[in-house]
Amino acid sequence: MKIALLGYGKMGKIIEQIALDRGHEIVAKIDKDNAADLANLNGDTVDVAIEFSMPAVAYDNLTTCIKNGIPVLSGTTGWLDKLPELEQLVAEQNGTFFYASNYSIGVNLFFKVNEFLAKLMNPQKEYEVDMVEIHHTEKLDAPSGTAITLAEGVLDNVERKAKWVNESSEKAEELDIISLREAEVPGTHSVHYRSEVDDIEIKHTAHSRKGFALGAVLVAEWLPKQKGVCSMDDFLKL
Ligand SMILES: NC(=O)C1=CN([C@@H]2O[C@H](COP(=O)(O)OP(=O)(O)OC[C@H]3O[C@@H](n4cnc5c(N)ncnc54)[C@H](OP(=O)(O)O)[C@@H]3O)[C@@H](O)[C@H]2O)C=CC1
Ligand SMILES: O=C(O)C1=N[C@H](C(=O)O)C[C@H](O)C1
Repeated sequence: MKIALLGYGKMGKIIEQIALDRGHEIVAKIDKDNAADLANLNGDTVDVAIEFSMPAVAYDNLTTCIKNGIPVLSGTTGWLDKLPELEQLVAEQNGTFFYASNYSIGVNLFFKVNEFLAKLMNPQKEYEVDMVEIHHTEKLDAPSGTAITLAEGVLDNVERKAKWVNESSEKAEELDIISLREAEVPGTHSVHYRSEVDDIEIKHTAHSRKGFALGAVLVAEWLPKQKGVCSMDDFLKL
């Protein structure tokens, strides 16, 4: 497959290696210095684009792909306030777009465990719930996209929680997400339920970025035959 990489940083470089190992061709590497070259790519020259860039530029990169007829998947976090506009464009252009806050297979199974546990804990009102996410110090956004997806899984199922906040809150209806930044940590997420008598904790620890990158390449292999807005639930049939 002919793959364009949009963003050639930590993720872009690992994705390149995995894609080459799986027999794909990298036909473009778009980064800050050659960002204008993206406008010259189209669906004839690129089978699929993989976008891991930065919150400030992701939306423009994605709209260019959709307008130029390139199926595109994005892992960039911190730009999702613009997702409804992008979804509208995808519908208007009959395009193909995939988004996941986390491409690791393990995290997507963890999302389901989180929802199941939240359902069980809904009637158990003696338990307080909070979350912690830990990432490397270069991360630009907080809380992480993965933490937001986990928080949505709690909020959809635990009625005593109304919204998440990225701090430690005294308000019973607020779900705390604590963001910690430590050198070299690829991504650790935990959800805690605490009562006077015991604690329950679920935790996912990424040992490297390989799981995110492999998931993105597997989705890229699947995506060109799809239409519309797709997610990991569609890909994994969860
Ligand atoms: N969904 C998932 O599974 C995962 C998501 N992520 C997310 O992916 C994103 C990228 O992560 P990571 O690779 O670690 O970050 P990096 O900062 O290492 O890489 C981002 C790259 O984007 C480049 N860039 C800047 N402007 C543009 C532009 N206009 N077009 C294309 N590229 C540009 C940057 O260049 P320069 O440095 O020169 O500015 C940099 O090389 C983040 O939002 C992160 O949260 C990360 C891991 C997994
Ligand atoms: O910035 C990162 O590194 C990561 N970002 C994603 C997120 O915000 O959830 C996924 C992963 O945790 C690594």
